[in-house]
Amino acid sequence: MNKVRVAVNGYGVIGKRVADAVALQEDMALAGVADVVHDYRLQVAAQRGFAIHAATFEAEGAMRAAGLALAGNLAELLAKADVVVDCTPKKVAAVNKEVYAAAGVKSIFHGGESHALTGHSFVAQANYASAIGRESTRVVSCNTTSIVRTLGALRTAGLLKRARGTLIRRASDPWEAHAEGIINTLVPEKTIPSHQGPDARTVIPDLDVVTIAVKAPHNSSHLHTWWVELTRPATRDEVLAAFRAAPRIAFVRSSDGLVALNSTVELMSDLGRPRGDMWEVALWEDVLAVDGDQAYYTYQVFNQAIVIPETIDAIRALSGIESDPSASIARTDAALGLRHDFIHDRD
Ligand SMILES: NC(=O)c1ccc[n+]([C@@H]2O[C@H](COP(=O)([O-])OP(=O)(O)OC[C@H]3O[C@@H](n4cnc5c(N)ncnc54)[C@H](O)[C@@H]3O)[C@@H](O)[C@H]2O)c1
Repeated sequence: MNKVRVAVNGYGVIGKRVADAVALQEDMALAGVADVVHDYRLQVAAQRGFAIHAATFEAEGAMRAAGLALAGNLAELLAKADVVVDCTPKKVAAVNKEVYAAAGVKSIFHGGESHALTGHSFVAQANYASAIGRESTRVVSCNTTSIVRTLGALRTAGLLKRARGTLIRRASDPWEAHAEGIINTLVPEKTIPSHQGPDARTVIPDLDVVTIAVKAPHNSSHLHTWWVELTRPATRDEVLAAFRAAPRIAFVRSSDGLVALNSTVELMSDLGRPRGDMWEVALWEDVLAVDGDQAYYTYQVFNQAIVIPETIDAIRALSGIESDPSASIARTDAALGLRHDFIHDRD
């Protein structure tokens, strides 16, 4: 079987996880990674045997001077790849699009970029088919991915009329906590709706959704609370069944001691997850309430990892090696080890 050759440009929070996930797929080969720095993250990547490339001419000298054994520059990496996953910071990625196109390499961007950059935004369970064979797509942000997964589940079950959600967002990623973040305050976003609701409509255009977001002084993950009007009166079991039938949503329970964001983070470590990652949306089963045609629920988004399975599926879709969305999702989830339930195994 010909493996899809994948390049990762930008080896940060998302890039390092994409590289690891690609290396786990039997139908993919990691061609290498590129960045502009030579800090501990790149040095560990080199120790692990990843082929490191300088993403810019300016960075190359400093990377070599720091003793990083470079396999080449970005052009040389692209020459060895069929698909590049751009994991550079917001605004940097957009500039790269022409470079990738000129090299004849298909490209995947992330949620820091706008829908307009690619004209296609991706969440596997919602629109895998429309990405097949495209030149580029954008895997939407962590929050938007969770919204599409959960509201998409209710919509597939014919239960979704309209949804209103509040997002309590982490202030920084853990590795940057010394450099940015807020302390002892909450910062409401300046506009309602916040961008995540409208962004979900780049994937499912007819969603009736409004989001309000608040930045909070913690760095472990995001918490969402939702109030959903259903298309008809339903039972709690029907709503739970809709979530259970969808991929990449896992139930957690307060009765198991999973009572806060840090509990679930600890659980991921106890389960031996790489980097303590949670790729699933963790939805509190025993918090979910249904009253006639109104449903209320809370879930956790582990922002550093939730978009990784989607990125792997996006690689399959763009390269065209798998035309069946469910087959790609199943393959990705088996390779990474996703669950529908972390404690009470119903998989
Ligand atoms: N951090 C999250 O939780 C998260 C979640 C979902 C999506 N995203 C999105 O993923 C993308 C990447 O975010 P991140 O959090 O991984 O960023 P990050 O800052 O952790 O990593 C970015 C990496 O890119 C490198 N870089 C900077 N300029 C570069 C260049 N010109 N060429 C190559 N590499 C360069 C940096 O040195 C760094 O290692 C963004 O679009 C972001 O919005 C982030």
